[in-house]
Amino acid sequence: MIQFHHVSKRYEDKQKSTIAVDRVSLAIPEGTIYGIIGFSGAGKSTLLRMINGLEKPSEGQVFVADQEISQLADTQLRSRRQKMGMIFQHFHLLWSRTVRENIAFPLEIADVDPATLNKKVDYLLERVGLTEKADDYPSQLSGGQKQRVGIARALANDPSVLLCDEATSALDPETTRSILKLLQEINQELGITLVIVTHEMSVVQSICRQMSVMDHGKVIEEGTVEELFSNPKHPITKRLVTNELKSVDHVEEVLSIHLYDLRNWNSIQQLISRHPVHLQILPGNLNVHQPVISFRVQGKSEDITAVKSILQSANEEGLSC
Ligand SMILES: Nc1ncnc2c1ncn2[C@@H]1O[C@H](COP(=O)(O)OP(=O)(O)OP(=O)(O)O)[C@@H](O)[C@H]1O
Repeated sequence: MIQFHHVSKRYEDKQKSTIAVDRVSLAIPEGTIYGIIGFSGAGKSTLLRMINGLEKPSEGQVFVADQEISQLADTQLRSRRQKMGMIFQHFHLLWSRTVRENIAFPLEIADVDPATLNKKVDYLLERVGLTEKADDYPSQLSGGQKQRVGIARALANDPSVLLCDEATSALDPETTRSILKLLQEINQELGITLVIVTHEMSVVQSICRQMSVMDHGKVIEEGTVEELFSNPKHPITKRLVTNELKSVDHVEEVLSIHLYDLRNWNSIQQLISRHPVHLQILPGNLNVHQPVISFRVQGKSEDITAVKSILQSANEEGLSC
């Protein structure tokens, strides 16, 4: 379990003081895949970096498995950090070392004997699908392959937690899917807790179980991914969900419905709201003699089909013409 108790982080310099994280209390269960989302500058990375002590809170406490990270002395923190892997948007690989040497690096730091080290690196190369690339340099790899090296390196010391800071933001959608699949397998096979910071709702939607939304340093909404996607309450969450519905995975259609009795619109809308679609009523179509509502629906094609059938049965049941 990772816990934040009333955690704040303030950056001070001579000119100004910035509150990056503002009184956050949060519990991330062990073994889960947890998403932290929000717009740029919301405080996501700062919150993540407090889990492995790369940042210290100005106030409050951060616990990982009942150990107060924010109170550890430097040497204790270094050894604790070995059990918390981290991957980054721009990979942070060592460019003068081969793939094999990059993966071996944390094991060298941990003073692992050469035989165990080689065995471990071979296993990790195979696990992330890079055995063939072992002697290549990072500059010879694609973005997805570089992130696979990052993941293998992060797993070298058998971490219990893997922190992912915008790990797929520099990748195309296809490569993103393959990296997310790998992360999901790692979570299932090794039971590692994954904390994923991203501004891409599609990432959270595809692999996270629980999530929180941050804005101006605060956690403004939290819950299961299903809850927050189907019934976002905070305006920022709604905006994030709406933007996501415009993403490549979703389609858009303009539908119309004729309503003799406009009061029925509320019951139809209630039925539609059970589906995660974004619905925008288009102006200018309401006519007193033949009322027509036209609206733009964005969502997955199966949800749009469901909306169409709701409209169709509304017609058949005489709710509309
Ligand atoms: N080392 C620092 N010194 C001063 N201010 C900082 C520092 N790191 C972050 N900040 C500020 O803290 C706030 C939160 O930054 P943070 O990087 O945590 O946000 P974020 O949600 O991860 O944003 P992004 O998605 O753009 O990375 C921002 O206003 C940022 O400018």
